[in-house]
Amino acid sequence: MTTRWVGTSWKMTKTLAEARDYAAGLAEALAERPELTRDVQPFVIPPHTALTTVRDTLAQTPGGSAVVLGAQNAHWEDAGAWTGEISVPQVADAGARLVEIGHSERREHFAETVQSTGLKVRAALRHGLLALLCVGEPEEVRAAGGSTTFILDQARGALDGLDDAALGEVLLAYEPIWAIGEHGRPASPEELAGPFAALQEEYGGRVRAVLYGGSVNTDNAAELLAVPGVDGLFVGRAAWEFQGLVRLLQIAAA
Ligand SMILES: O=C(CO)COP(=O)(O)O
Repeated sequence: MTTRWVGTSWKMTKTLAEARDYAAGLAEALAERPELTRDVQPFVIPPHTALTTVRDTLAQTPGGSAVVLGAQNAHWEDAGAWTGEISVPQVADAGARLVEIGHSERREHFAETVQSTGLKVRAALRHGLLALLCVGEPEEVRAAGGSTTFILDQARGALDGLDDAALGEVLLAYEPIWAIGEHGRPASPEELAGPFAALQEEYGGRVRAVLYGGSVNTDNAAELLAVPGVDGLFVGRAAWEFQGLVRLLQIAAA
């Protein structure tokens, strides 16, 4: 069985105390149940403020070394006059081994483009971090039958020009915008078939994994993981308590 990746971005949630409790609880659960991570790679992507807290808690708690720690964003330059931004060397210094790039919330509200996502992927790889590139189409594009073209344009725009060694350090997440968050509805297995076939045709065996994200929960995780080409799950709300992530790891490990 190839390794499934199952993880969560906390988005803009959690105090340091909450981050510490989550990381400790998760690590303890994984120490007690090593079978959960035999074929599954858990990852947690806290806000930047909590990176070092999560790093230290995972390092100090048995089981914590099984978790890949990520950052939700990083700038493409290594340092300089970019007020409010944080660079890849900085998030790496704080413990991140992965950088999430191009989530639809960042594309919509913070003007991420294929250009900036491409620069950020290269910055992550330049510093030896994994790049988790998110792609996904809005509802009107899906309704018009354009999902596959739209997401391939996003992926190619950021990844074209990378050789196979570089692509091996990239994970892709297909997160249709209409499926994400409180007002989203999870994609059905039928709706995922085309996009995952297209992403796997172009990037299968070259990128580390291709994940699905958007309203994943313990009720739908198994059927989503069963869609051909889905190598893992990228989860928001359903994994914002560590027990939720543990339950999803259990489903992926089954
Ligand atoms: O955006 C997501 C993960 O990046 C998914 O969020 P939800 O699981 O809360 O829909």
